[in-house]
Amino acid sequence: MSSHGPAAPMTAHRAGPLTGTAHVPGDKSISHRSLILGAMAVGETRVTGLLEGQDVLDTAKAMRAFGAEVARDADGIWRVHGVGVSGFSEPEDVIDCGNSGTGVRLIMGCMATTPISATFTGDASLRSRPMGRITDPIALFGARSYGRKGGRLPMTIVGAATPVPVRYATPMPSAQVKSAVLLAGLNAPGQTVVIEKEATRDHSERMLAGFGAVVTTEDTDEGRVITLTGQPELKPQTIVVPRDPSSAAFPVCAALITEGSDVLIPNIGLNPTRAGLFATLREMGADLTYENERTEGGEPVADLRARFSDSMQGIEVPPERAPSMIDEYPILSVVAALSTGKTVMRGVKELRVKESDRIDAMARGLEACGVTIEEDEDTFIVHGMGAGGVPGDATAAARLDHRIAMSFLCLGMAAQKPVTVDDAGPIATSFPIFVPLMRELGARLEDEAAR
Ligand SMILES: O=C(O)C1=C[C@@H](OP(=O)(O)O)[C@@H](O)[C@H](O)C1
Ligand SMILES: C=C(OP(=O)(O)O)C(=O)O
Repeated sequence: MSSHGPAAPMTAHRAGPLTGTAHVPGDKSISHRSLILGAMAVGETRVTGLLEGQDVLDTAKAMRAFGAEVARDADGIWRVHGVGVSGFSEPEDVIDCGNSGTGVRLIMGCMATTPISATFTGDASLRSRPMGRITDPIALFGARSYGRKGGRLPMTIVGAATPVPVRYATPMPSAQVKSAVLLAGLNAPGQTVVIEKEATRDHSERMLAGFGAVVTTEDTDEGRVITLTGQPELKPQTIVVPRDPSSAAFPVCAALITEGSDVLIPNIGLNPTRAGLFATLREMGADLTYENERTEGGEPVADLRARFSDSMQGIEVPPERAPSMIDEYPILSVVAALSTGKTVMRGVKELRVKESDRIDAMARGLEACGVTIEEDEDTFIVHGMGAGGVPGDATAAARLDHRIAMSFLCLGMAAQKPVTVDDAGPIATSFPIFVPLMRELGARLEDEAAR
């Protein structure tokens, strides 16, 4: 899907307490990987709890285009009949990854070492995002790429007919780049090695091991060194996808900033490479507890309980924590605006190449709502106005970015006057039930088009 139809403006009004239980959908990162590795295994993988958001549905469609069978049962279980690590067939048409950076980058990786070509595109947001970070490492395997200026989509990848294994140090902290290299390494003979200076989310490594690949991780002076032995036969798996901490972040933060709230968010994946926001919120003084901590399917899981916290303090977020909360800075900046003192976020320039330039999108929207901010290329500082202290009364541009849209709707729940987002449509990419779920908790979200 290259566009999602007409803009759907939505307004959030100051809400009464948010209360109850919020069952958020499955993890987006794990959902993409379940479909992709399922397609590269031999036999049938079953996936329960898959995120049925547009990003993941676009990956399902892409896997079908490469020859895997992907189907959803009436009971919501997804079945993927895989074709093996070298079994992809050439797609007959352009692969449209919609809004999804993860989808397009991982899929480019997994087809880069097979002797086929594929052309990729996406929506206006995805077509503006850099793909050189993938085409550089896959060129080392022998793949060629032909894209628009600046390494943008649409882009054709010609896979390597006789791939060689690669040793690659990622130039930026990116699980997408790491994963693309590992997926390409699956069909190269010998050992492919990825070195990352800062640890990023490790779902690919965990899941590759689960599918039977030989993959090792070692922490060294160079950083984290991940070694994969190529050309395994991946064994199909039964996967239960944990619920997404990046989606849980929205009801958690909405409850923390909205007076009187008390919300339970069960079964949230708390892989340490993902849980940086929750650690940060607790350091700010949030009343956020982990209940019923356990391990499920190799991933740590807990129920989160978030209660209104009227004395949160701004902090300096440790820059080395950024990879473990990279998608959570927009909603953190909303919490920061309703805390006292400054929240300083450094080492965050990757935010500039997400679905939108997230520093600019949050900065302009927060300013319109009466909040003072400071920014440079790699830094974002929010001056808190205290609980209940943000005027609101503004419209923020969502810029085809689900996390920007959800962040400003959460701000509207706690601001003095309503906050409108010009388009809530992009929310469907990662959290299609966000609006009904938040309304069920007590949020006042008004669909402007319906008025
Ligand atoms: O690997 C993944 O599933 C993801 C990695 C992150 O991107 P980068 O690798 O670009 O940091 C993150 O922002 C994205 O939402 C999901
Ligand atoms: C950055 C994100 O996703 P992607 O890169 O997959 O588009 C996100 O979900 O916040």
